[in-house]
Amino acid sequence: MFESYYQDDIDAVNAKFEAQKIAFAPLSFQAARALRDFGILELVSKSRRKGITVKEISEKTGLSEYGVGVLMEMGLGMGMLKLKKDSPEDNLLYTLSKVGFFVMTDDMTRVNMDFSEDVCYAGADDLAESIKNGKPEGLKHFGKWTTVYEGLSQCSDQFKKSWFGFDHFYSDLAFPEALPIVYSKPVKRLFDIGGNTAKWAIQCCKYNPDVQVSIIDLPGQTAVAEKNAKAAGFENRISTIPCNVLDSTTEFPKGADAIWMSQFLDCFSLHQITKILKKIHPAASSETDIYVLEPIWDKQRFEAAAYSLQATSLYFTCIANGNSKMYRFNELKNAIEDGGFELKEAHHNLGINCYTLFRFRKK
Ligand SMILES: C[S@@+](CC[C@H](N)C(=O)[O-])C[C@H]1O[C@@H](n2cnc3c(N)ncnc32)[C@H](O)[C@@H]1O
Repeated sequence: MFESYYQDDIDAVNAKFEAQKIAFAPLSFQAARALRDFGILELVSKSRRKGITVKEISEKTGLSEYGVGVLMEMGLGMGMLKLKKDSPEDNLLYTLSKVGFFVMTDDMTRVNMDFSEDVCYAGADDLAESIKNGKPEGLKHFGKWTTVYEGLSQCSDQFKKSWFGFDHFYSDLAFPEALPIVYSKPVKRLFDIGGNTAKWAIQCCKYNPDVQVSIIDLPGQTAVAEKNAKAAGFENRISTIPCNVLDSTTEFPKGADAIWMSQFLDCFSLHQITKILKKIHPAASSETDIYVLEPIWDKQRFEAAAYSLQATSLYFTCIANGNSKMYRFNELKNAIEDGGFELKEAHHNLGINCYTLFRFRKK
């Protein structure tokens, strides 16, 4: 855990400032997005140390001086922009700050911002209701589904672009480091539960010439996975099993050397996780390795990453399903062990987003 989680050593003046950042978060978020998407940050960046005025940006973007002015003043307050030293009081010269630089160029920030806007923003207003009702009340803005996963393949292109951009950005970066761990032992048959678009399955086939992968996911996703597997030339090695893992009738087939669940268990409550693992139990032998790849917030190296995960939990609350989240190491481990498994090893810090790869076997 980060030391700052135990210490409250901020002074009152700064604490009050932090409180205002929270109070105005929806507006500052939209201002930051507008500064990015109107290309204002880029223009400020290009002006380098010389700096640039509101008027010049207004001329270059075709936006009103008023509009550019309010955005840039907020950018200054948010620390995304700075003023050039000795810039004339009547004609302020703005430069790009380090924060502005990250908002403009950093992949994680871009992916998180697009996800916040296109997937979470409308439904965030329904967060409190979602908590009261234990349902993702914000999902109604997109369709009449119980969980986002049921409707994912039918959502708008903008929604899907940001959802998949977010999903893939996080787990994909850990895959290359997970592959040598999973294939350090012979794996002829792997089940990828929650295999989504077949990204991992395709990487497995490329990495290991012998493995056969079965993707277990909801029908909307397995249809996409089949298409992608075919396009990658692996239709003979990647098969799909469309099903809802929560249905009482769903049984997992036997015969896997490894069962893989990447960013899958965070779609369920701890109680459901234990139930899923109890279902997997009869399908696994004493030699079957159960791999779980998850971003764990108390195993992050940087507070910014832990913060992103804590915020992502709220997406699960108001959009995804109303009952899951990004887990702490022990709570997830215990829920899986309660399903009849035992943790054998855990690798931390996989990929730049510090994923944890757990390996379990039957008790
Ligand atoms: C966050 S995505 C993870 C995708 C991929 N494994 C990765 O690492 O990027 C979660 C996946 O779990 C699937 N899923 C969620 N609830 C499910 C359910 N009840 N039954 C089957 N699959 C489900 C979703 O359709 C989705 O493909």
